[in-house]
Amino acid sequence: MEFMQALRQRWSNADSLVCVGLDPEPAKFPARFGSDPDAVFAFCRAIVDATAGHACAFKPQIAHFAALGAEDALTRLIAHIHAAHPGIPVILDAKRGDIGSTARHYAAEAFDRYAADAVTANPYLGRDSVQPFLDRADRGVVILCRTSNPGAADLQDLPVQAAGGTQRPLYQHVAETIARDWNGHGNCALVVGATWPEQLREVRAIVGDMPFLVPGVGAQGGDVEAVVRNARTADGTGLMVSSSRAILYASQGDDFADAAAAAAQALKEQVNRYR
Ligand SMILES: O=C(O)c1cc(=O)[nH]c(=O)n1[C@@H]1O[C@H](COP(=O)(O)O)[C@@H](O)[C@H]1O
Repeated sequence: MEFMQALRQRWSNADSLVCVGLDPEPAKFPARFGSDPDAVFAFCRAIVDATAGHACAFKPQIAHFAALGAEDALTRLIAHIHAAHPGIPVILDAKRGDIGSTARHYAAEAFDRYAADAVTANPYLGRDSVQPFLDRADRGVVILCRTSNPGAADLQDLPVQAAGGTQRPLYQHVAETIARDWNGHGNCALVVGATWPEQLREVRAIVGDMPFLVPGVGAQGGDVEAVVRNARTADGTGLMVSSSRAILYASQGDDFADAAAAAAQALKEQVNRYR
């Protein structure tokens, strides 16, 4: 099933706008995983199975696997999600983007090697650097627009000249360019951080109903109510509100999976109160 179709079905069927981020950090795993040589996979699988009922998507972060030499665990984890929880799309968070000939390999990595339904991409190198992802009409391309981190303003807020001669911040130009020129297959989404509610409102006004991936609630302190009120679409969807650490490490005891499920459910219910 196409990424956008799967996401919309999931919003509706699971009544959830919550994306569960999978950012394994073995030092934070419960003690019981200490001697398990396959701890990364076993931990993440337990989280996936516990939280699936509350998730509109899963988002494994590639560096958290690659830094551990755990690419095989990532492959098996995504295969497990597809087999055990069909219909829940997987967004590979890799923030890719490079000259076209290299970007083609990044697209093959995300979509063919890892079988991800969508990938995060960096627009900084321009359209040709994202084209190999855009060309895969059945997959999602989730493009950085206004990121959640404190330094987001350093470059993303720099004023640029708009068509009519007016000035506006670069992230707004990125949003409009993607909505107008890059989204021919309707497979684009934007990353806008939960830590910037005003910018969420501004980007929503520019791009209509395009889905947003919104990281930054939970560990980064984003305000869920402000996110949902400012960035939901008219039908009360349009968001993948993503949380990693606050769900994954809700407990470091033997109840970690139950605690993760409770954290995902609580976020789902909090989001649903305002949409
Ligand atoms: O693309 C992302 O997912 C992303 C974009 C962004 O602007 N901010 C951001 O935090 N992320 C990712 O979202 C996750 C946030 O993790 P938590 O702060 O633990 O919920 C990490 O995997 C980040 O790499």
